[in-house]
Amino acid sequence: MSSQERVCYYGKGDVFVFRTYQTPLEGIKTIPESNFTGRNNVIFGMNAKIALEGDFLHSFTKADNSCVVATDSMKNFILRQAAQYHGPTFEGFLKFVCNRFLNTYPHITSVEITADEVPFETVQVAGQNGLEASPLVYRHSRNELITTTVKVARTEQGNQLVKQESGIKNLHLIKVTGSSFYGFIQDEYTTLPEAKDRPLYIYLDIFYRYNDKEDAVSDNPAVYVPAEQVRDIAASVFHEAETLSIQDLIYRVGCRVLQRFPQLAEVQFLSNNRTWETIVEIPDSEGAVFTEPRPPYGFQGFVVNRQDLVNEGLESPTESVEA
Ligand SMILES: O=c1[nH]c(=O)c2[nH]c(=O)[nH]c2[nH]1
Repeated sequence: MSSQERVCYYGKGDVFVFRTYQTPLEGIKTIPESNFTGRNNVIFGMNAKIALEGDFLHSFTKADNSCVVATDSMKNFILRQAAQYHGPTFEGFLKFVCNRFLNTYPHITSVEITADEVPFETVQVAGQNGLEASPLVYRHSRNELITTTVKVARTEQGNQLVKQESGIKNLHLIKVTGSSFYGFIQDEYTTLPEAKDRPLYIYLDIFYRYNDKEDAVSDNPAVYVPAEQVRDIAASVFHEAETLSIQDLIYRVGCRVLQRFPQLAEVQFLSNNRTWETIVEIPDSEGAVFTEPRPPYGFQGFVVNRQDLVNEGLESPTESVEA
């Protein structure tokens, strides 16, 4: 087996990149579920993880470091490229860095980078006409974050984008009333009571893939899908729907995301059930007292694709093929 066929990679994680005054993301299409119109990119912050594949076999088997790009150098390389990239998206930046690696080091065969946004929110400060968003001070957000992965491989036809996905991680949503879970198997193992109304708290990671990977990295706002709009669709659908389970909810969210974005091929969900435990039901009141659930926690994984829209009568088969 040649070194090309053998799994052989190494890289660096927790590469923090903070680029200020990056080109803003503008010209995004608006959707009814979201007031997101763009990113000012005053802080373009991410935690990146890079992995290189290539002819590194002898670095493992013969202690030969002559082909080794030190992982410390990888970190420096990524940081320096952040000054050279002038587009508005994480996706575009990662593709830019991957290409620069392949063009700099001929023995590297592919570069994969995943970047998790380090999110900062605007803060309101006293201005001339009341409160206004400070253009200078930002608050580190502990909420959900954008994530994206790009892999570029060297091929006979040149560098090719071979993997791309974007998404939103750690989205935590609670719906205090209007969710149920009943009708599940009742047997000698069942102790969970059926719930006609439960305070459904979910942790969600949502990933999406384009029909044409190039649309994700092209920095063209007309075809770019902002993770913030996907996040807002999830919240809107949760609000609107009387859901029968988390499975039901994520399927509905996936269908809506694909309806809004014909340029997407599929939406993947990883969900976690954190439904609050009821402690006190308060008589003659809508309110109750809850606490965090105890482990273990249930989870779901599902991919919704365009065929689901056809099956639901939300898209014609021909539209689906064209998309
Ligand atoms: O939405 C849910 N789906 C399940 O599959 C499940 N299982 C469970 O115990 N609670 C829930 N909730």
